[in-house]
Amino acid sequence: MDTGGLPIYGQQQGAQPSEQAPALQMSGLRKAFNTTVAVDEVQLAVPRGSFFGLVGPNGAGKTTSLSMAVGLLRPDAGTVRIFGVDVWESPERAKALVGVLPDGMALPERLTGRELLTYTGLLRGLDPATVADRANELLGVLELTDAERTLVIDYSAGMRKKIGLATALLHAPKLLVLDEPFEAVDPVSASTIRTILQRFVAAGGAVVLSSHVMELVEKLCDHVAVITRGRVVASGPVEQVRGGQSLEQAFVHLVGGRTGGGEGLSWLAS
Ligand SMILES: Nc1ncnc2c1ncn2[C@@H]1O[C@H](COP(=O)(O)OP(=O)(O)OP(=O)(O)O)[C@@H](O)[C@H]1O
Repeated sequence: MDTGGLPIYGQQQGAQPSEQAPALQMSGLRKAFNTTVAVDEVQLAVPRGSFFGLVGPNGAGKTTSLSMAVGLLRPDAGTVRIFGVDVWESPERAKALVGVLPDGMALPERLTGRELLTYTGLLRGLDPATVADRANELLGVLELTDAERTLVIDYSAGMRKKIGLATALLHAPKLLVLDEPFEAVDPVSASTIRTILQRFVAAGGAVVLSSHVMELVEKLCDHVAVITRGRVVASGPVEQVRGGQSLEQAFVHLVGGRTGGGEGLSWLAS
């Protein structure tokens, strides 16, 4: 078809989900804040149906990478595709495929938990009956039913994580991108969240989560990437990245860390 050289919107490459493309593909991603290069040529492919852990020291670039991956932060260079759909060329299509739990997410705080789910569902284009049914189920499973009429501003940190996760799940995405989903969450709720995520992956979804808890990543994830100083230094199946050691040992080795703390601070408790 001759389009007279004009692009056909919605038909361009990267606008349609592809059958073969990875769940998430970051290529040559780069982001600098003034002179700080936060993310430096990150290449990462998250296979379909995988449970993928992203680990790295504080300030390594995890949040910046994940924010660019889901369309919350514009990269200086590079591309991101979700099931083959370019996040920055076709944001609506890409965002329909992904559920996001950002780190320290700014939630509309003057809404109750129930209202937050209702508005999120309607904004996602779901019909009101479906939103109500799913909200009931999510509030129940995440043990937030008693707090459904409480304003989000009055939620604890763990409750905010849980209502954030509920908003990420509401539209039944194919990919979940979760920045530190277990932070501040009590052990019972953490176990519930783990079960939800495992069921999601068993049903064919893909999960990417960042965490500082190596045991959790080792237990839960089948793939892992280690990022340090804005660069991916290892990526692949957990067994391969561990290389016969614990993930924590491999991590310390890969990021060139030293497990200090035993020296200095002589004034402390003296
Ligand atoms: N908005 C910003 N403005 C300036 N610098 C930023 C901004 N966001 C991140 N940075 C810097 O970019 C680098 C990467 O930060 P990022 O938050 O991505 O790391 P992280 O791996 O998620 O860290 P943590 O594990 O501590 O949460 C850090 O040096 C940080 O100071």
